[in-house]
Amino acid sequence: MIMDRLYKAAAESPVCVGLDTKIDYLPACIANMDTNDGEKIFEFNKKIIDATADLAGCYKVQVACYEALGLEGMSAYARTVQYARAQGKLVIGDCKRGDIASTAEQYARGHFEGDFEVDFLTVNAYMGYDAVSPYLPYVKDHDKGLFILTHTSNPSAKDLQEQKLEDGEQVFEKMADLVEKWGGDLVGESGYSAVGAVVGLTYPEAFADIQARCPHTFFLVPGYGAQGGTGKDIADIFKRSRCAVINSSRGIICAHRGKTEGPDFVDYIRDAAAAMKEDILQWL
Ligand SMILES: O=c1ccn([C@@H]2O[C@H](COP(=O)(O)O)[C@@H](O)[C@H]2O)c(=O)[nH]1
Repeated sequence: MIMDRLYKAAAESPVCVGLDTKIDYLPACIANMDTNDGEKIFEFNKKIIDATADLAGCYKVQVACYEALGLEGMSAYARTVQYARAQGKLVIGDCKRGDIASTAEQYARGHFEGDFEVDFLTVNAYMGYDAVSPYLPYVKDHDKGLFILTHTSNPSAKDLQEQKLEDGEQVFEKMADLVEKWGGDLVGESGYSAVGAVVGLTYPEAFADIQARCPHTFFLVPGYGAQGGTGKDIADIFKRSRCAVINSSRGIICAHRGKTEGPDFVDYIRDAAAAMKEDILQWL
């Protein structure tokens, strides 16, 4: 089962390397290559994957960065997810899709089959169950997994997600309960279900609350590094259970900026991934 695989990978390294690659991030040795932007982005990502494969529990590829470059960008997205998976790594497509069922069916097909096939997809389920149900046949029959936005890491997350409902519960708490319920019959040997939750590291109290409500839910946790989350914040989560992969994108893939424009850029990126792993594991 896919979440069992991620659980095992996360036990080796909870670091999820975020490939949010933008043209500005490319060192001159790649930016000056005589080819199109999509090729350059893929070249950068490939070198990062090669340099970090033994340090990363998984990769998260942020589709927005590729969509922004049109067809060349989406070709780089496809090649990146295919390359990482061919190296035996688990890949999360961070697409945050959310729509009515007939449309969600097409998103599911687009991201769990064909050129853009990933192992996990992030889904925005604030439209309710029918925005999630079209993915479940892939989860049940094709060993795919989901990460559902539950409490996001951004400052404005509280505008809606922390609003109190009539019964006194907060909106994100309802979502957490739904995620745990939707994964109820999809729990693997690890004790975690194939329906995971995205919860930001930047809201420690909400995290503790969600963790208590969701004993079978595995977490994708953004917010480390560039957004201010620290190893100590992760330690608090892991003291309760080793139930998460922790994403860092800019904190890793921009580590070379201002230091080198040459092929040694990967050394800085590898060092940043290694430092993050050490920062997390030192508390265990
Ligand atoms: O609540 C959320 C959900 C997703 N993200 C995504 O994670 C990365 C974070 O990048 P950093 O550079 O490490 O800040 C990015 O792809 C976001 O879209 C999130 O930050 N918060």
